[in-house]
Amino acid sequence: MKKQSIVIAGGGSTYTPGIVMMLLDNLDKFPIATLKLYDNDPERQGVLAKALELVLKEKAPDIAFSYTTDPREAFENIDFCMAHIRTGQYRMRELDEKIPLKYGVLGQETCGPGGIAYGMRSIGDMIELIDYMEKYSPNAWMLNYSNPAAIVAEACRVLRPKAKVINMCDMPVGTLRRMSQIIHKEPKELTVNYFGLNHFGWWTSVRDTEGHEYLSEIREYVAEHGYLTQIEVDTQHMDQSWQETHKKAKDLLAVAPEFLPNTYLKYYLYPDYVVEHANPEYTRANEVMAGREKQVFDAARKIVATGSFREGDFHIDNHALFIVDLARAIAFNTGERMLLIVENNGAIANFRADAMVEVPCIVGSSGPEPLCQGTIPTFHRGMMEQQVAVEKLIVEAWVEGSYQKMWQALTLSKTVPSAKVAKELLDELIEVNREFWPELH
Ligand SMILES: NC(=O)c1ccc[n+]([C@@H]2O[C@H](COP(=O)([O-])OP(=O)(O)OC[C@H]3O[C@@H](n4cnc5c(N)ncnc54)[C@H](O)[C@@H]3O)[C@@H](O)[C@H]2O)c1
Ligand SMILES: O=P(O)(O)OC[C@H]1O[C@H](O[C@H]2[C@H](O)[C@@H](O)[C@@H](O)O[C@@H]2CO)[C@H](O)[C@@H](O)[C@@H]1O
Ligand SMILES: [Mn+2]
Repeated sequence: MKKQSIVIAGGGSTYTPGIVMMLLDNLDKFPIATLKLYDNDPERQGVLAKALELVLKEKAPDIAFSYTTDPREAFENIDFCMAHIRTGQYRMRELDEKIPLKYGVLGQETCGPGGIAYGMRSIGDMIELIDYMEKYSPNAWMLNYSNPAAIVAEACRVLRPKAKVINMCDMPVGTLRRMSQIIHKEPKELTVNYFGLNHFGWWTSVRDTEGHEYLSEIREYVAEHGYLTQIEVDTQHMDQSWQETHKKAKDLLAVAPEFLPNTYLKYYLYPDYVVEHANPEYTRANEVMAGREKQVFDAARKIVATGSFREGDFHIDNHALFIVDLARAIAFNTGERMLLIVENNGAIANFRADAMVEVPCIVGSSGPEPLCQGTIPTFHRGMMEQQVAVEKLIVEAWVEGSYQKMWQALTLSKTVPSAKVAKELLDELIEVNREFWPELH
């Protein structure tokens, strides 16, 4: 097996240690020659990198490990870029979440006006990363988690259509893990059908290795409990706000009971409920800064201060497993079936061909091959038509510097009540995002 060379872009991400630990756990299936971290914030990355340097010295001294803010050093001689950057960091996420609430609109990382603002920030930085990769390692693949993945994926389709970039989301594998708990199976024993946009989709089938269909059984459970399970399935997402989101899935199912909903649909189907239950002074960004960010960075500082590492200092989960499985599928042509964000081109038969959709794909060394999901019902299609138009308008607005299209995108979002509110929101979002957005005219 050829040893792989990897750069993690967004080296200072709270998810970097988990991915590195997962890579170390999989060296027999995915051997590594070089591992680099790349970030544009040297202090933030440095804290995690110094700790990971110690971990690697102890657990895998043969891997050449380095960290840098220099694009050439980072992107030269790599097979994969695993990207998870956050343009504007948590400071801007907090504004994305709090500004809409001032107008009675929900504030969320990837949905509604917050997601739209974040999308406008992410596009330029993501295109820059792709260009570095194509310049310094033209044969490499980028596996991208950076959000908002739906808007980033559409920007890649429009601006870099030939680039070897795969946009991905861990939500479906996270929820599948919960489903597997409900029916007492292992996630890897289950095969699903699914259609939608990123953070906006439905499972139409969940089968085991013998072909037994569990959709009805899971639906019965979700109708009562949502995806809330008794077992701790994901230590990073046991916060109260996530528990409520998993529980709320029962109300999503009530609206369209034939398929199992992605939990993010709560922002589109129950925006009033989300606003009523929000605390405008303390949003998810605050919860993450006080929770995951603090835990990960405290653990890193402790490792560096004591010079020693204990198993469990950094934890690994299905988020890390999913990206490592994807890299293995490409490097070693495993043909694994995975949900990825790809251009529709008929995979959802009665939906526009040029939409970036999330569907099951078979992944091998030439990338993902989408599996046809057939036709979808009017309700789901109507919702998706509206949301995909929002995502397309944002990318058009970014490319053209169009104020009008941004206003249209916000107006069209199911989370925003009127063109008037959309305009007020847009004007404030422009003010706080001047450093990151293209100028709109
Ligand atoms: N697709 C998914 O399902 C999924 C799942 C989890 C996280 N994410 C995304 O992963 C990203 C990281 O999340 P986090 O909570 O760990 O954020 P974080 O702020 O801890 O980490 C992001 C890092 O990216 C760096 N960065 C910002 N702009 C950069 C640039 N242009 N070049 C290089 N580095 C840059 C920041 O300095 C920071 O260190 C976010 O975009 C988040 O939404 C996606
Ligand atoms: O609010 P955050 O920063 O804690 O998380 C936001 C991300 O949430 C999703 O990913 C979750 C997933 O839903 C859960 O099941 C588990 O696997 O952890 C994931 C995060 O690691 C979502 O898919 C991401 O796009 C969000 O960024
Ligand atoms: Mn996601």
